[in-house]
Amino acid sequence: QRNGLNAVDFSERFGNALPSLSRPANASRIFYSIIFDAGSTGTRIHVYTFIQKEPDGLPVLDNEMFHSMKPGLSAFADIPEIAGHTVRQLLRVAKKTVPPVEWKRTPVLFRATAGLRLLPPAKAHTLLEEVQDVFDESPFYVPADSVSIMNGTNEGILAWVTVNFLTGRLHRNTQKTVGILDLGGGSTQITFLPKSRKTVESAPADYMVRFDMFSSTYELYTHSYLGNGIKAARLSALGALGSEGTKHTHQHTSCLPKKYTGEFSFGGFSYHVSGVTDGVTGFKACSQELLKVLKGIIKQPHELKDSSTFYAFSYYFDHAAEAGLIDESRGGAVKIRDFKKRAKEVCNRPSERTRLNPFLCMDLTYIVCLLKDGFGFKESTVLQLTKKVRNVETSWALGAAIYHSQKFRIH
Ligand SMILES: Nc1ccn([C@@H]2O[C@H](COP(=O)(O)OP(=O)(O)O)[C@@H](O)[C@H]2O)c(=O)n1
Repeated sequence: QRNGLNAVDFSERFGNALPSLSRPANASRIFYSIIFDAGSTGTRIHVYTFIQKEPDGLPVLDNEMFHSMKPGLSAFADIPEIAGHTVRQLLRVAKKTVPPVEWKRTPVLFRATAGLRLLPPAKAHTLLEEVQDVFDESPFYVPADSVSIMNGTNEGILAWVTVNFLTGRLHRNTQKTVGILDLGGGSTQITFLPKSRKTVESAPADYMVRFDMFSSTYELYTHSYLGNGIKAARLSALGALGSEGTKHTHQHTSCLPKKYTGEFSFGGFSYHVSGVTDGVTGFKACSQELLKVLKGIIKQPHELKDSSTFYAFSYYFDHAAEAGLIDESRGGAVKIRDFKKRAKEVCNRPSERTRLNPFLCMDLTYIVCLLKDGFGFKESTVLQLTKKVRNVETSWALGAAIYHSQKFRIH
């Protein structure tokens, strides 16, 4: 630890340097990186092709191949062979993308997030062992600690690296970076570079992380809230957390239309839910239910000024697109006020409620509560909603590939 700042535990540090192939001096070098993102709602593979122009400089990302499968691996907690099968199928994408001559020097890395963090450790461990077996049989380079559960701090930092890399902000030696907001099924992350001393001083010690990368030092504010992803929050609000496997539990919520009865699944379990038949429904009642889930949990960073730019992705993006706030293919800028206005329309207008996904009222309301009452953003804050930047997925996975390739130094 230095200056009271926490060290990042990049325990997923890779093994030794890759075996190098002989090549002419000064030639640009192409290399590949395979990253598995085992999220709570799906498993994804990213195969990146990089060009290293200068030995110590930032690599240039040439291409990304991406493929995903649902549900997430935690749904296979009791049938781990299926988890192995999922990973084996996704590895086919890597074999098609990386030329065979490069296979044995191309690292393959698997990181699980909230889905496995929320499982009993023994079950998570069995799933990881299954994945390790598949990797060991594969023709790729399997570094030490290739398969693990990533901690939330690294998840937040690496997503920040991805977005700032893709928007060209790491290429210049500048401290002008953008913050990120990631909303998964099980957890949610916030990461940004504080501008005000007060933010740093008032942040809980383990929310401040300092690291060097490409000759710049960054002191980031980052935190991952486990259990505050949008699906986990649904369960908390419904009082269903901990009722996994109890077949006959049936929850009611003012966030669903009165006459609605249905179910949704998360982490391999199905939950039966209905609207309240003889109570109040709508935005106000729904937000009161959801605020209980956030109360006393989410910390408000001292500065979340209007001027600061945040990129928001994952479920922020998906639900904004579903609500018609942004174009699905292009994304766009949305004010928190717009999310709120749309949440009210979706929750309170009977015509909208019948036309749209019955859960959209609950999901949009959760987003508004999380951003405003949770993190303390102003309604006038503009979020850049992005699924891809220059045709590359905004996900922590690219940050992990860059981290690996450069092995930037972490204090
Ligand atoms: N490459 C990716 C990865 C996740 N996502 C989105 O991220 C959300 C779920 O994140 P997740 O399953 O990784 O959840 P956590 O494990 O982070 O809680 C979904 O909306 C996915 O569509 C995406 O859009 N692109």
